[in-house]
Amino acid sequence: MVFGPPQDPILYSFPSPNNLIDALASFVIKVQKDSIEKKGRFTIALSGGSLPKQLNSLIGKPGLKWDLWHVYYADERAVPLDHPDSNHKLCSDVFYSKVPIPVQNIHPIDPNYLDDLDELSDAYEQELIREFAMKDSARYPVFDLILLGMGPDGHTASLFPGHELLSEEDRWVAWIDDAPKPPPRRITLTYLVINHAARVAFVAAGAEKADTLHTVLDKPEEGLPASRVRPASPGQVFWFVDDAASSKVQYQRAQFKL
Ligand SMILES: O=C(O)[C@H](O)[C@@H](O)[C@H](O)[C@H](O)COP(=O)(O)O
Repeated sequence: MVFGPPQDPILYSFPSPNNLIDALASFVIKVQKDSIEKKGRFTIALSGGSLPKQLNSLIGKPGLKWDLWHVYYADERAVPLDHPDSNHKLCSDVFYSKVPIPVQNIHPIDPNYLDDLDELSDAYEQELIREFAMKDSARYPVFDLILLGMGPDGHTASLFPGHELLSEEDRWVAWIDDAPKPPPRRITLTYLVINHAARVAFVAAGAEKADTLHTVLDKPEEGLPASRVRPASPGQVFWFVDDAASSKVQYQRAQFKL
């Protein structure tokens, strides 16, 4: 694939969190359909925080080919898979337990390496190599869709403001042991992966996100981690937000259509 300069983000703002969640579901279904038509499978990376619950509206919708989903994590906390802080546990509880994604298509971290973050992130990178380098013969993993949240400091995945991981240029998966959001030990996809995705969709709702969203979209030159998500063309970043979160944003809103 030939990559070009990034395109501007597309911002969708909805009157209520429920409208947002419904639109997100339609978007995911459409992306899934297009990906399966093109390549016979759908690769998606999920985040933690409030995001997994937003996928609830997919449950029971027609047109979903769950057996062709291949699910990874944009970031994960270095804790056992059944620990309350685990993103995998959260996704299992609120999402996988309700939809028939084959268990072998869900890719959690390897809990054998929890004591050694270097090995933990290397092992996860190997998972990506198996999915992408071996099946697509690609130089970078090209996720069909990466779903991200945004923290109040502008972090996304486990890429935090001012952290050296923001300039990681070699690894697809990196680790951090001093994350300001607990728990401190985590692994994360790096920009090398995020910025080669076919589509990245941020989901952010609530007035407490308003100041940060304004900075991320209207002042990208400040370089907050969420602003640095700029997938190389033909990749595209989308923002799915509610009007409370976008209340201070001047950036142009787009009409949501599929
Ligand atoms: O596992 C994590 O901690 C995340 O992946 C993190 O990047 C999260 O997405 C944001 O902090 C937003 O969290 P909320 O959606 O809960 O605001």
